[in-house]
Amino acid sequence: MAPSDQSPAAPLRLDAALALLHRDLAAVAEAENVATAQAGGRVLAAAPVAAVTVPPADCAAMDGWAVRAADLGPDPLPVGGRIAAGHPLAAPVRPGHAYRIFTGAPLPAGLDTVVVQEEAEERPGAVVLPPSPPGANVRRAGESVAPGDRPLAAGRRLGPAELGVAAALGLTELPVRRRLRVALASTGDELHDPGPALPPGGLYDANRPLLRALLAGWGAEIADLGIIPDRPDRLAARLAEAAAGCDLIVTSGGASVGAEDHLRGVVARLGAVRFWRLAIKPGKPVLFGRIGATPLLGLPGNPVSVLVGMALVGRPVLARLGGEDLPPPRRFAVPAAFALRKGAGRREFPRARLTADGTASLVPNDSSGALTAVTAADGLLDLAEERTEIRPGDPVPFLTFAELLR
Ligand SMILES: Nc1nc2c(c(=O)[nH]1)N[C@H]1C(S)=C(S)[C@@H](COP(=O)(O)OP(=O)(O)OC[C@H]3O[C@@H](n4cnc5c(N)ncnc54)[C@H](O)[C@@H]3O)O[C@H]1N2
Ligand code: MOO
Repeated sequence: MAPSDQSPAAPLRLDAALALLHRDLAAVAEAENVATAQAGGRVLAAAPVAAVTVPPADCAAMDGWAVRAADLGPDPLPVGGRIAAGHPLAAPVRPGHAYRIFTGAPLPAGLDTVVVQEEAEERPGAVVLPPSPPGANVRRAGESVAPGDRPLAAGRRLGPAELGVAAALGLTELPVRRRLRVALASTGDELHDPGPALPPGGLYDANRPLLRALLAGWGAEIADLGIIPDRPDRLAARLAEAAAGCDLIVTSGGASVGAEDHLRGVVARLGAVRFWRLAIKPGKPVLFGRIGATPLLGLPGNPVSVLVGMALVGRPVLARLGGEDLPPPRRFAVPAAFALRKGAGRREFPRARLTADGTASLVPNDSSGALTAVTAADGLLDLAEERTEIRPGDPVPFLTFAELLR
């Protein structure tokens, strides 16, 4: 195969890279039916249609007294009976009576209002209630879900609330996409798995555990390729072998311009490089391409660049392949608690903390190698390419880790 490096000479803007990924990639994960109880973290392949009504009938939203609003006046109302959740009134309602009712209990025909018990004055066999607008404290039948509703859209990832909705619909199974299979490798002669003492010049591999946790949290199945040494032949052999059995390859290290950075050459030889280097910091040497038909994301070696590159580029790649509808992360405008200058032409994502006074502050030691700085941060600032100066008080867009890494 002829070497194929289609990457532009200059670093690509992040927006352009994301648009390219969107065009290049499509969902590869087929649909399957999975028990609702096992479907957490999966992506819905189709929108389930509700066959039920929730609540199933008009019902009390509070503990109190069910009445017809028109009957309310200064005189005590005789008590007609008692209605609890799961126990609808058996007999017809007696006109002019008040019924003891509890939250969630169905409101019988003929009554239209619930007066909360705190406002009631009980007498033997009767109750005095204040005036109340008709319909007060009543939840309407079908207010949450009506038959035919599609409360969960296709492409939605199933979190706790979505699983609760699915269960409320009575669904025991859900159509979901199968998990993506992601092959994961670290590259570098200096790297070792945690455990044994390090040889001189050695470094423990921080990136695979970090990436494994992110990928698992995003619902992927991981094929661990381990640590690959800085040898193009070994790298090529491992990547070619991995490509046959997975949906995506993710590597870290060896993505830059040094003599020991072999990834780009290997990808160009075994497939194609679609982009290499983004106009961002951290994460500039990010590479995207294919080994055969299998997409590959090559992240830089620096652990912070790995985290940021994975959040900004990797997450959208996984969403696309996995059929997930992923909105771009929200950018909250927060006043800066700091002054900063940056070069034009590069989009920068400094790690930052939200402070109790509602400002954003930078974290100390914010280098691309300092993962510890990330543990002190709540998210990333998003400083646009054209921006060159931030003064204290200036609004800066803030991306939360809660959303980026979710
Ligand atoms: N002359 C230039 N040098 C560099 C450039 C450049 O444009 N011109 N870019 C710099 C930038 S930006 C980054 S980011 C790094 C990333 O380069 P690589 O992807 O080739 O990464 P490595 O050289 O393999 O490693 C960088 C750094 O990270 C450590 N590392 C690597 N893997 C791991 C791991 N799994 N766990 C922990 N730490 C890891 C590695 O030991 C290095 O210290 O290149 C700059 N250079
Ligand atoms: O782009 Mo590098 O990721 O600054 O360290």
